[in-house]
Amino acid sequence: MSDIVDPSCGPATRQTVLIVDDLPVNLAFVAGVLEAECEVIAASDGTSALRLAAEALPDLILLDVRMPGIGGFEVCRRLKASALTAPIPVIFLTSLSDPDDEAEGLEIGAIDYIVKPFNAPVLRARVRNHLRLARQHELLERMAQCDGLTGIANWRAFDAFLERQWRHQERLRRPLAVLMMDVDHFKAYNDALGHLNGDRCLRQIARAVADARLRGPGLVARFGGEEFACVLPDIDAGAALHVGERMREAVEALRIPHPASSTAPRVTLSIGGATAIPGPGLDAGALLEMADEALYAAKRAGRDRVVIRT
Ligand SMILES: Nc1nc2c(ncn2[C@@H]2O[C@H](COP(=O)(O)OP(=O)(O)OP(=O)(O)O)[C@@H](O)[C@H]2O)c(=O)[nH]1
Repeated sequence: MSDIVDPSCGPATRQTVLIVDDLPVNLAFVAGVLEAECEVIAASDGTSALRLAAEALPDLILLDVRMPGIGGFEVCRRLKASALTAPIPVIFLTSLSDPDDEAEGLEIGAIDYIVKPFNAPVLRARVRNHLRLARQHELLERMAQCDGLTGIANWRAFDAFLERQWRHQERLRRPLAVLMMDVDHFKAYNDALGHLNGDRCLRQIARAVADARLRGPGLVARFGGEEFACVLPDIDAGAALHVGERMREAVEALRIPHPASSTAPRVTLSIGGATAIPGPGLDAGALLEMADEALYAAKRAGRDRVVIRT
């Protein structure tokens, strides 16, 4: 994910439905029923359905049950067992009308079960409803990752990203850095200029710090209050100091007057960082604690500076 989370649905892009059926005539008929509603992609067996689902990440899958090779129930189980494809809603579209089959299909994770022969307008309406739900679900997911004040990632997104990156770097035996940032004398800023100006200041800082991260993998998030945090994979202590300095300078360059600060006439940022190669005896929480200690060292040393621990 990027640092700036777009909590809107964006322009209403056409959603994609993957239809899976071993009979070309069925694929063509279902595609004809749905083409006014969505983009349609098709697979004629279980193996290509699994591949296409992982590649295209469709918004919905319409899945036949009886197919040569991997059957529809097994395809559904494998889709739900993969973190990548598990969120994609699956509807079985099948000639198996036995309630036991229907119950099994729903129990293994399908969101709906439609028995063939189906009525075209009913199928179209059901697919439309499920696509609307999928869009709402996606919007909620995005909002849950977004900090409401600044529009950058929130602590929840940060935690998930840090855990993922920790495991990834552990496998590669490569370093990971965390930077913790805290606006200096922000209580005094609020007291002197008011909470609304404080909010505006936090928004400006969030943008500046997120932009200063530049390209490559990593994430800047609002950690809470006037604290921000950043995860940077493949970064050693020297490079972490460099990125931290760039972020500190980006806030300095905003030249936001801070009449109540004893550090500088402008708003400044203290940054504490830590780097480690993930391995036994160390977890992501310990790295965060090290960065937090470095932040307090930066505060004690006079603020408006970067301190890195290894
Ligand atoms: N405007 C605004 N203020 C906030 C927000 N979240 C936290 N704060 C304020 O941030 C201030 C943080 O103050 P302290 O933790 O005492 O730290 P500080 O004054 O920045 O001092 P040092 O960190 O020691 O430099 C508090 O006054 C909070 O009310 C917010 O969303 N908006």
